[in-house]
Amino acid sequence: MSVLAGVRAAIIDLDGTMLDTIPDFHVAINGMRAELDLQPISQQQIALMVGKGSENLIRSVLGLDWDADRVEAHFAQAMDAYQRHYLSINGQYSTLFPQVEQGLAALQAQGLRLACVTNKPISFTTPLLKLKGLDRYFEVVYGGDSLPRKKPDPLPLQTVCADFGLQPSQVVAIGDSSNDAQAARAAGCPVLTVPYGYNHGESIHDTDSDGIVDTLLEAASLIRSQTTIS
Ligand SMILES: O=C(O)COP(=O)(O)O
Ligand SMILES: [Mg+2]
Repeated sequence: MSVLAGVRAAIIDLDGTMLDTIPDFHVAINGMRAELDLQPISQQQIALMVGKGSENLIRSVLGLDWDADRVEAHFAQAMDAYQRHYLSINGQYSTLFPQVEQGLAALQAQGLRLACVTNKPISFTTPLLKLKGLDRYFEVVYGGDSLPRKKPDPLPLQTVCADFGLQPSQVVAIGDSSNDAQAARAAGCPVLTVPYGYNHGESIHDTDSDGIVDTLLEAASLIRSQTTIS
């Protein structure tokens, strides 16, 4: 029997799965770097560092130029500047990946309950989902700082399962990175991955998942073809 057979809900990742947010990160990070007298960096460099939340991102970005002690000495100032820049442009440069809305609508029409779990701070996430018209699909949204631990820890996924009153085997996680897959494996949730996002420079084929789907709409079709519950 397919691991998707009993699925009743889906947990969808945000950056790299629903939205191409690298252009937003690019503007915010280079705004922060300019304040610290650092040269701009490229979108390609940033895409390798996104996925493990803001603290990790800022440490990685500063670590391109500075040793660990200097990074820590400037961390608070850099984080403050980064958040200020990000919130001032949040969503203005980011775009939906193909068939995201169609995929969410199809999942919902199939009777699945939907949650968004991202490592992005919740203060960035809530206005971004609203701006892009995606907030209406989600009953539950957790950011990277909503709970004591973020992905790849299983806690956010386990929390959604508890919120929905479902077993982990009934809740599929869909994401673009090994963080999503590791969190899902640790929680006992089935997991599907998309190949177009940001996987720390690694091929998605090297990530342990229950399937790779080209779009969220394809995820919806796959789940529909495998579920035994109507
Ligand atoms: O902001 C990040 O670090 C990545 O966020 P994600 O979990 O939505 O991919
Ligand atoms: Mg992601």
